[in-house]
Amino acid sequence: MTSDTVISARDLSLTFQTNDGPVHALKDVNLEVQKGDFVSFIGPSGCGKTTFLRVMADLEHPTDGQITVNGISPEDARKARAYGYVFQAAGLYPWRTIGGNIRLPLEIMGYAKADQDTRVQRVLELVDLAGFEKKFPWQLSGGMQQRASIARALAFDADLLLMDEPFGALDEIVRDHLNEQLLELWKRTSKTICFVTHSIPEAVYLSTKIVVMSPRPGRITDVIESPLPRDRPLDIRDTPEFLEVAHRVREGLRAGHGDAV
Ligand SMILES: Nc1ncnc2c1ncn2[C@@H]1O[C@H](COP(=O)(O)OP(=O)(O)OP(=O)(O)O)[C@@H](O)[C@H]1O
Repeated sequence: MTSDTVISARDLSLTFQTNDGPVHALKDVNLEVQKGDFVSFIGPSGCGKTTFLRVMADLEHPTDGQITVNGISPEDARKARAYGYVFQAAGLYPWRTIGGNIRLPLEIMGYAKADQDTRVQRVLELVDLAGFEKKFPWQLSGGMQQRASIARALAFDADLLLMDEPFGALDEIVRDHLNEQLLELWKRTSKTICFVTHSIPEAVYLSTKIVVMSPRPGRITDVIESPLPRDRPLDIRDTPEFLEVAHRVREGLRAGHGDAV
């Protein structure tokens, strides 16, 4: 572990006790995420991707092993507002404007009104939604709503962004566009991003590191350091280098499961 280590998981396990017996959502997971990494977690349903992200966010607690976030416990990291969390659904309050939704965590955290205004404007620009502050969520497309939820997660300047399949419900063209924008945002802000996805092309396009997982018990079967450059136009997806990484991810998924994702 170095001073640039953002996530460090050592022999991390989490077992849920259910009426049907124990569910081994995570088993002996070891992983290091460095500052500025874009890490995707990919694997079939039930392999523990969401659980792992929730452990980082202190929303679930490991039953064994250790994990640190910025060198401290997830609980301390949560209290220090170390991360922003983006959920599968945008989860915007329909009775609040876009600006009001982004402002909400800032209000809760007690930021001064003028500071709130500046931050809302800045993150709206970052996600290309300048001018939409006074609209209500239902007046925006699904992709715009998801961008607003990213803006909300960015509003308090956390260096770590935890994203749980944020674009899963969107059509492919919108998704391509958001992937490009997210990559731009990541390059501009040097955030560390942990990103859950079911899509091999999405994982390969976005990531510096791809974590392949398999279920029952949930574990890591491969960690792929991407050889692709950080500058990635969408058509990089047609290059042999891209296809080779995609192939390795697919092989990893097959080895761990046998079924398609
Ligand atoms: N609160 C809970 N109580 C009991 N079991 C749970 C709980 N949360 C998750 N699980 C189980 O833990 C396992 C891992 O779930 P998790 O949601 O992390 O998987 P996932 O890889 O994110 O799946 P998906 O891709 O479908 O979102 C699953 O078998 C799931 O049923």
